[in-house]
Amino acid sequence: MYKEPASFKLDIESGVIEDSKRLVRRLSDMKGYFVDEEAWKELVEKENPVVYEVYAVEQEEREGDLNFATTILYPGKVGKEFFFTKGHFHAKPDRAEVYVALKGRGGMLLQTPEGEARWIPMEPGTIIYVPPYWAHRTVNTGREPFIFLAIYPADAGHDYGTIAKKGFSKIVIEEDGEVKVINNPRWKA
Ligand SMILES: O=C(CO)[C@@H](O)[C@H](O)[C@H](O)COP(=O)(O)O
Ligand SMILES: [Fe+2]
Repeated sequence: MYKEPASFKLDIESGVIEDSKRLVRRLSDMKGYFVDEEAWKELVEKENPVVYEVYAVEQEEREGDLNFATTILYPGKVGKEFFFTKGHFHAKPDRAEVYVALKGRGGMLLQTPEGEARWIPMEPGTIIYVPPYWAHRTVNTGREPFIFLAIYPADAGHDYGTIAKKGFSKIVIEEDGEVKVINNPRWKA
């Protein structure tokens, strides 16, 4: 009736959690996500890099229980746009989440269902509270892997559909050697 308490080993340098479930997202898995589709196609054909890896420890989808996962988001760009995670609402949209940045540099785009966006920079030690109802995507704005831990309700689930179709209302680019958060030219409210 009681679950057995458990501990896990996180390698802070690599972001890998031992005995977890590994998921790999390559650039080819992200068709339609980046603004510059020509640059996306070229890079997919050239090297199809791994954009991010996730190491997750997940329970059955039950209210009250918790999952956690590290993400290793690699440095890179498609055109001017920095590499990012797909981004999602939770399938149960009122489920919140906590992110803890461990290594590298980046940030989080958050967005309401109405398309109002926020950008929060992240560096090692940054803790982000993702409130209920906000979609979230992380972006690597640095030159080394950006690694963070996320803790989320076991019954949160993922709803990728809306973001896959519409994206975020803001994008994060490098221009004149600077990180800029600008309006997404393809955004339709
Ligand atoms: O927010 C969560 C879980 O709710 C993170 O563990 C992400 O799942 C991970 O950073 C990959 O990003 P996505 O591909 O899921 O957007
Ligand atoms: Fe999430």
